[in-house]
Amino acid sequence: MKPLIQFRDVSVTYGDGADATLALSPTNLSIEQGDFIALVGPSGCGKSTLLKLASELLAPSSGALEFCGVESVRVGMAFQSANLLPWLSIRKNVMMPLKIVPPYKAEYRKKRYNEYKDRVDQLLDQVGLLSFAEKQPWQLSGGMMQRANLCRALVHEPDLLLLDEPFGALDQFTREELWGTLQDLWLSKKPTVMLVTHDLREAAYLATRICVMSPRPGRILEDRSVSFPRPRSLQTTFQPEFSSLVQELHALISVPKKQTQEFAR
Ligand SMILES: Nc1ncnc2c1ncn2[C@@H]1O[C@H](COP(=O)(O)OP(=O)(O)OP(=O)(O)O)[C@@H](O)[C@H]1O
Repeated sequence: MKPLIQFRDVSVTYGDGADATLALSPTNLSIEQGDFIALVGPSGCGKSTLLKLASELLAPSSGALEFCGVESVRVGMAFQSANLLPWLSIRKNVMMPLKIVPPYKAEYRKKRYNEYKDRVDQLLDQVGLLSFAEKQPWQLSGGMMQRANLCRALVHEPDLLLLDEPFGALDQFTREELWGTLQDLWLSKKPTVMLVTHDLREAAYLATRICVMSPRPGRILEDRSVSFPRPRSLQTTFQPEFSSLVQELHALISVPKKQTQEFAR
């Protein structure tokens, strides 16, 4: 696998002068195509900042990001709030990126009733929402809206899927159900994923690699491969190896600030 993105000594400082906040210490990270990277760490350590850098919505204050092997990286995003457009049906919400993202948008008028509709319906079917395609967002539960949100993030076949706490507002049962949905989508489409989460079980269930960050100014303390066989299931989470991994991650994140700074040097 070749790297899709390389962060080379990338740092981020927000604001300037007396208001300057060093959010991210110089960071090196190489993300391979098809990786599923979970970013975990204490609140305010710079996880979302790393996502913003990868989306190119934010430029580094120093260092550089290299996007390798593709001319331009197509990005899909999903956040904690599904933000579906309330006046559009679920099908039309999911179709939205095909209307605005090149090269799809050039053929939107021609293909929206056939090829694009079929593509959307196939995704909706995969996440169990096909019979809700004509419903409005307010007619769906929170978990169903997040399923639609994942479909919308993937419909234009992004190279890179950026997920910032997508299940953070859901109850535990729905969240665990959606881990399975997201894993199925990832296994079938194999986008490169960067997931920010506070839930260490979620990270261990979904990721191929877990990057543990130090408190602000964030840096990557540990870059851990996760090799539990796929497809993972809730049974996987009951295995002793899974619990040990979660405990180790927890211990790394809970280390007192002074000690993590020593550790990161
Ligand atoms: N636009 C901004 N202006 C000033 N400071 C910012 C800005 N965005 C983020 N920060 C600061 O940078 C640091 C890192 O923020 P970031 O949102 O990346 O952290 P995070 O790890 O995603 O946090 P959380 O887990 O709480 O969502 C925080 O201390 C935050 O206050």
